[in-house]
Amino acid sequence: MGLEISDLADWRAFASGELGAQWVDREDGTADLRMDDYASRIRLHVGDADDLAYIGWEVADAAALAALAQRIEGAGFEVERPGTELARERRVYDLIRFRDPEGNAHEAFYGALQRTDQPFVSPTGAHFKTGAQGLGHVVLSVRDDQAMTDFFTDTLGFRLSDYIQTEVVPGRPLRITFLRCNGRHHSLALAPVPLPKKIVHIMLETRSIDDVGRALYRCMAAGRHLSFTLGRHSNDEMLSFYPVSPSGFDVEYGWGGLEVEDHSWHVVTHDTNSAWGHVYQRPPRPAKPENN
Ligand SMILES: Cc1ccc(O)c(O)c1CC[C@@H]1C(=O)CC[C@]2(C)C(=O)CC[C@@H]12
Ligand SMILES: [Fe+2]
Repeated sequence: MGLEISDLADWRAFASGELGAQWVDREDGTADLRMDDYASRIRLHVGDADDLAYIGWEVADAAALAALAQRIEGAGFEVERPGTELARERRVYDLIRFRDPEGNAHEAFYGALQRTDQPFVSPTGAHFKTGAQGLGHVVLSVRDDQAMTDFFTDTLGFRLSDYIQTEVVPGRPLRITFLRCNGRHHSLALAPVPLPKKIVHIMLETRSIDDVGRALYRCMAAGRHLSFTLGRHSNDEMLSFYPVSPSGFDVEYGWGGLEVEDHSWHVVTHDTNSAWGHVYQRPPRPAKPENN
């Protein structure tokens, strides 16, 4: 995944110092966040957007990548094949680029570089649940959730896990769509909310509940605002909290998410976000400018 962020130093303190990802400065001025053996899980590009730059979806091999490209083109969407130079920069063997119906940039790749000779070491001792479930999940703010759902299911092959139908703002019913592409309950969720950013949050999952507890107290000690307090989700049973990143969007930091098996899963609709907790915290008012 690529993020365009305005302040590398703030992100280093947050993502590495509080959340426990491993920070790697790169010669081109970008930085990589490592969460496992992969050389790069999240690439931070410096820029003004403070938003999602692209989402990278991993496929099995060259044949799977070619078949995916064909499906996307067959559905009438353009596919870019940027070739070896960008592939090397992304630290993968090959990739394609395309846009979803609302213009969000996606990449699909295979052959990610692993650094088994330089093992992942978290500065806080955290361990992340990645592997066959990928790096976590991302929630996009969408305008037309049916068109977006159709694209991700019919064209890309995602499966619907469930819906959550709630009124976060009283009188404004909201239906969030949760989609999976592996055993993780959702790698992508679509929220029809009129937020200024494409990204609502990204979620990182740890292997130990203590990793979540430690990160929560590191964030609190750093004075980090929490958009939602600690809680447990109704659908994927994730125990998590939501600190606001230096870019203004949230990061969900959780443990204990459900693993879904295709043959036994059926779609349900939940009418609540959480079994408990996840209390919304209004953002603090910006400090009054000093009189001078
Ligand atoms: C409800 C839920 C289930 C599983 C998740 O991984 C997850 O992040 C959420 C929370 C989604 C989140 C919310 O509940 C409050 C209202 C939010 C912020 C939105 O407006 C879009 C995403 C919503
Ligand atoms: Fe989430």
